[in-house]
Amino acid sequence: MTFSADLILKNAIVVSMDPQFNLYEPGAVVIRQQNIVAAGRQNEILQQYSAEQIMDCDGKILMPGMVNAHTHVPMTLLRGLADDLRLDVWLLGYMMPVEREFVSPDFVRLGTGLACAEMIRGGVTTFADMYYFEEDIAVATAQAGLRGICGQTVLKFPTPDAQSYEESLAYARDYIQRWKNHPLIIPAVAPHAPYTCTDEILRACAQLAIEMDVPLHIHLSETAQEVENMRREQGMPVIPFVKKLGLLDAKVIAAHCVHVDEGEMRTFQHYNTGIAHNPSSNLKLASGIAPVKKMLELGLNVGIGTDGPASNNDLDMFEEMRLASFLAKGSSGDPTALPALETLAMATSIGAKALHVGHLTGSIEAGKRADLILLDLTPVHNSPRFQRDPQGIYSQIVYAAKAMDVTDVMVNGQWLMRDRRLLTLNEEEMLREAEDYARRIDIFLIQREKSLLSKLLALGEATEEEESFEVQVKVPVESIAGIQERLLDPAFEILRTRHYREYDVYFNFPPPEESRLRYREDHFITPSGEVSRVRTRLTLLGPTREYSFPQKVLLSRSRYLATATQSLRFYREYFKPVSETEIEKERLRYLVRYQETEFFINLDHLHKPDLGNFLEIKSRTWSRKDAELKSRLVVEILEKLGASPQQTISQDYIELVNT
Ligand SMILES: CSC[C@H]1O[C@@H](n2cnc3c(O)ncnc32)[C@H](O)[C@@H]1O
Ligand SMILES: [Zn+2]
Repeated sequence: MTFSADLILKNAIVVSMDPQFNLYEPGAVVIRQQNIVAAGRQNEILQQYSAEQIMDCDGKILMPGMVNAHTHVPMTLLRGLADDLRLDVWLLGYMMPVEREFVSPDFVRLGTGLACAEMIRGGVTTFADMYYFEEDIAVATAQAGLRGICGQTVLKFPTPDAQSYEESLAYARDYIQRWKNHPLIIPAVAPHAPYTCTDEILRACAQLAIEMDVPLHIHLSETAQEVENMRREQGMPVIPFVKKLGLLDAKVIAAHCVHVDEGEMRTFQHYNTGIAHNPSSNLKLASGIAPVKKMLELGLNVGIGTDGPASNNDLDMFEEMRLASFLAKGSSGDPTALPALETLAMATSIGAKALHVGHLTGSIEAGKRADLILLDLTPVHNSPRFQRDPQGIYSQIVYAAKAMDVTDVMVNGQWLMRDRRLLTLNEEEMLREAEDYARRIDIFLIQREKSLLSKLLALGEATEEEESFEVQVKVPVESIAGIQERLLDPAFEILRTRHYREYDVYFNFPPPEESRLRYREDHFITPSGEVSRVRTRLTLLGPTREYSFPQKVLLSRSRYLATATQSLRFYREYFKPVSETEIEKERLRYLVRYQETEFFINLDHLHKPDLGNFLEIKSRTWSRKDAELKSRLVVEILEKLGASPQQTISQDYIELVNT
């Protein structure tokens, strides 16, 4: 007696990736509706099963579709936009500003369609995504027919799809409820990373994921800087921190995990955390090399991901497998590390477990969904084929085969590609629309790069337009102590005194850019000489001189001011100045009242470069009349403090240094 089925695929080299790593040659696979019913030797299968359709696979490899364990599919539309940058500059300087401007439901649907086309062509049948408007990504993925773990992003700042984290969490909840039982889509929640979320967000996302029993997808320990910052701010590395918040109680998919130690790996083991290793992205962004060999030795489920196509720059899992294996060998000095079979398991069965969908996909086994691909071994780069070692087939797939060898793809029992022809997507139309986006994004970035101000504003930091006018004068002086004594004159009422050590780095730009950027670190010094607080600020200094009164009393203007939330290195890489000038000084700053008018009196000692002592008098002004009055008072103050108005200089410190 034979059992009936819908389809039998025969005359294939069946690479099952089941727990026994069964290989059948010639082999056959039986499919009924969306499921695999059986896999085995062809003669046995044909004796036991009959089907409406029997398809000859012409001796191709029949294997499970690959699992892309971490990506951001709509970023196909940002591929090649900004490369050769460090992660923070790439992300905060380019990706996020462009995303704020362009990402919409239309953008993500198109980007997802393109990504699905690329992934189907490359033999991917399941992917784990994290982006904005994830419900639209789910729609486009389901239309393309791929299996997706689609994670709605949550961040602590406004995103293209939500004004606040509460809004994106509410969106995530509704979206998860609507898609919970879909045959292809597993909805998920995706707090972007600990450094872009608050503790409250991470806790709330974990609770949501646990309550709805869906995966939680997150970037963890991607760069050394992330771990270093976490140690400094929380006194522990990233993994203990997220564990403390209860995050690991959810079904976590942890992307990257480059900088984790053995203790942290054991924590992952305890919580059955899935890991997504992204070799290309980690190398390209110079994030480091994840300790994959050790993780696998500990039995962790480590899948392979491409990361987004803007940080890779493709969705090619063949490339990713080969690189993962070579990287593990090269970095451990052990050529036996991560052999082909284990690497292929990472890209299929282990990858599926890492995404918490191991019961559905990742291998050719009865009861699993029919997510399968056919690989053509005839192209020249795959030949010859040795038969001596049956295991050689894994080397063939991991080290020699390419995405272009994939000829046919089936997901959930439905063909998505036959003989390299896509059945669910119209590539030409999508490519035309993608070009249109590229032109608009080009224009946006060209416009932004035109001025320092627009580049500063694009960072989206709390930037204040502080167009402040000041009357100011500067004069070299012999002794600071002498001036301090004269400040005791009852004509001056001292309202406040401060002591700072100021470390300035000026970014210089070539003409026609007239502006300068100053990165200032203010160290507040207590009377006992200790640093009590450090403040960092970024100031865009416009053309400074508006007018010069007698005695070189200047009316000057400074423009935009932002709290410098990133490092000096970040701003250097983002703004790319042609040169830099460093100035360090000790500053005693007095706020005084003289003739019913307030002035700042700075007593500066410049020690880098060694320019000596200066007296600087400044006062904010708002009208020409007020400025004239103050310019006269400034000259009086100079005289009272024993400085010579004839010796005033009109240059700023930066000009003194640069001339
Ligand atoms: C959370 S949705 C996507 C969000 O993350 C950005 N992104 C893409 N790749 C990475 C990565 O490797 N590390 C950190 N963030 C990444 C992407 O631009 C989106 O804004
Ligand atoms: Zn990512």
